[in-house]
Amino acid sequence: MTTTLSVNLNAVAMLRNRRDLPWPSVEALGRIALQAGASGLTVHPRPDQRHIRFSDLPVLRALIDDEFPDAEFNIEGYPSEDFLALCERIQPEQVTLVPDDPAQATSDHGFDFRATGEMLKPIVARLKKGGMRVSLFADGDGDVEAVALAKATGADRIELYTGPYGGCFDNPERGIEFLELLGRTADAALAHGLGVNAGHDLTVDNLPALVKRIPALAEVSIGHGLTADALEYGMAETVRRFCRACGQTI
Ligand SMILES: CC(=O)[C@@H](O)[C@H](O)COP(=O)(O)O
Ligand SMILES: NCC(=O)COP(=O)(O)O
Repeated sequence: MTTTLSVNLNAVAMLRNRRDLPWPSVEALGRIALQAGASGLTVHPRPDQRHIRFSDLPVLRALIDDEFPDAEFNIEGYPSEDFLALCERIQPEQVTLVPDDPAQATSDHGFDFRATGEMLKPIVARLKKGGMRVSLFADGDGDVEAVALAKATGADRIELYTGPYGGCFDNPERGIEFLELLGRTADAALAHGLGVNAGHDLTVDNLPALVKRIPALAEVSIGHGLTADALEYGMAETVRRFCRACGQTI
């Protein structure tokens, strides 16, 4: 199975928002990423619009529809009524629900499915009825009972929160421990028929071991580390490097 790369444009938007000017352009950088081999674009609009703005979404939807009809749009966020209505308007191929508080600096945990599984069921059903694939942000902590509860929501996939693994860039032994927990979580999800995505703090250096441990990994969404590399190598070369780190021959 090929692990696909969805480029998260949040960090590009954050740079743009430093000034009241339209650059760097999320549309232009998204286009370069898709031309270079990315399979999709991800955005995580937060209620305060501190990076991706709601007005960016129709622009990126049109970019994919008009120029890259095989690519996928993935919108991430907390399932508030506003967020659900936004997804219904924009019609991304995939919605990734995350349990983020609006005040949170960035995503730092998956859903507690014991507490929120019942709340998620009608939300997942609503999005799927609207034609969108639904993925749920999940801790990769090896909790196989939690994975069963994620499956019971009706979701199509989980997205493993890889932050703790990504944070081990200077402690490879600890990284191997987190990798095994991610792997066990993925094994349980796959056994339940859930697809598995992953994201947060992934890099060209930590991706190959993740893909090796989880060969059925469907998609990674990457923003922070990818944007950092794009400043150094350019967006097109960076996307090619990340695709190769996913195991793609590109
Ligand atoms: C769910 C997830 O891990 C990503 O959305 C990540 O949190 C990027 O969001 P920020 O760019 O706001 O940090
Ligand atoms: N879903 C994770 C994502 O989109 C990007 O996270 P990061 O690479 O910005 O940490």
